[in-house]
Amino acid sequence: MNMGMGEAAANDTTVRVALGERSYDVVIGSGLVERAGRLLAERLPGARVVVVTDETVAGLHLARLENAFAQAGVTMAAPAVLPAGEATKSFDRLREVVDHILAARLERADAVVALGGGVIGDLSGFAAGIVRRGMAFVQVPTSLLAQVDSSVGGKTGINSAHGKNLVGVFHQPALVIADTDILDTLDARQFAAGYAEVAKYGLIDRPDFFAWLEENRELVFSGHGEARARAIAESCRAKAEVVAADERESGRRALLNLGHTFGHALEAATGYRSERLVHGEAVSIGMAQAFRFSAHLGLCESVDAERVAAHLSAAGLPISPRAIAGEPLDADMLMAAIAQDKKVSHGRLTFILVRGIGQAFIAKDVDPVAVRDFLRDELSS
Ligand SMILES: NC(=O)c1ccc[n+]([C@@H]2O[C@H](COP(=O)([O-])OP(=O)(O)OC[C@H]3O[C@@H](n4cnc5c(N)ncnc54)[C@H](O)[C@@H]3O)[C@@H](O)[C@H]2O)c1
Ligand SMILES: O=C(O)C(=O)C[C@@H](O)[C@H](O)[C@H](O)COP(=O)(O)O
Ligand SMILES: [Zn+2]
Repeated sequence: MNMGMGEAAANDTTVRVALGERSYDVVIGSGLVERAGRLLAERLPGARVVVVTDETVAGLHLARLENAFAQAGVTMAAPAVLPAGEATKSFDRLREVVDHILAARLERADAVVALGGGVIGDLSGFAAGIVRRGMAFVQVPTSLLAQVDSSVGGKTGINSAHGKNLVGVFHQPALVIADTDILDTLDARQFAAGYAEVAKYGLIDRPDFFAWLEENRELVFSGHGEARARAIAESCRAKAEVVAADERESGRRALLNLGHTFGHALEAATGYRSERLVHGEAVSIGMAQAFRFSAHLGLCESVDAERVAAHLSAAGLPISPRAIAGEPLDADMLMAAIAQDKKVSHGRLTFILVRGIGQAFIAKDVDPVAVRDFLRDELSS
């Protein structure tokens, strides 16, 4: 049968994020960039688009996406191409993207299209959320991390010297197009970083998924067979379920922050310098720390913390803050960033802690002295 370019192919997986009138599909599959124009035009008929991307991704994939849009009759403004890396999630780059969209005279129903990893998705989603008080937004995630996590759920934003993701809005995309072939050009370090967020879903509340990852990690990394696509789809389903239940993180969504209180502090303390530490690596260290801290508090067995660390290490991920290259980190500096965490309430710290693998829970009013002492030990031993 001759399949129309906009129709879902038989082996695509579509995950629905159920949010009433703001519901949308995450389409996962092979060859989707070539079908992106039709997929977009079906959801947003008549919309003009501006693609926001980074220099690395532009060199590899922008022409193919533009071609797909042209073939589907989607009108494009000139793309905004930004430097790659975490430092791009800044006020200066936000202003640049906002001005670019306005100069192109895109209207509210026109679409900002993020072609890139989580940095481009978070930044351009924020711009889409504030220009004309909210424009349409489409994610074409190109990193593993963006396909399994950042493109889904509508958290957008930028970093501040005070802490990670401290400025932003919730702004859901209208569509997510995750072409699994695009991961073939991702380097090993970035693939491993994305894998940390995949493992996170198992560690939060899917112990069977974590056990499956322990068995299938090498296949997920090699891309042979179905394992990689299955891991991406399972991750998107896990995230979509949580987002649908608690879009704005009034409760359960905070579980998706497992490893992030420590991890975000590490990113802030290293100045958001991707050459030292990228988000997925920070999350890996943070999750290993959340398990060690939980074991230290007597909440979980040390053997679980060791199992998690062994799995993340085998995936090529760091599991200790001492693994971060460059000048040594300081516990007080990390505590200053932790005090700015968005989960802080009435000045009290909230952490995602664990009773075991797949048994994460929200711990409120965690003793800051215990955290600081734990961090001092972690940085010195
Ligand atoms: N909004 C959310 O829910 C959410 C969730 C998780 C992470 N995040 C954010 O996402 C960011 C991290 O995302 P990331 O890991 O994708 O980082 P990133 O966007 O910096 O991408 C990683 C690197 O890979 C390159 N790259 C991306 N796709 C490529 C491809 N197909 N081929 C070759 N190179 C490619 C990029 O140019 C970049 O250098 C962080 O800022 C983090 O805070 C947000
Ligand atoms: O979507 C969420 O909710 C998450 O917590 C996913 C995280 O992986 C992601 O890094 C997110 O940006 C962190 O959110 P924040 O609110 O702690 O900035
Ligand atoms: Zn994350």
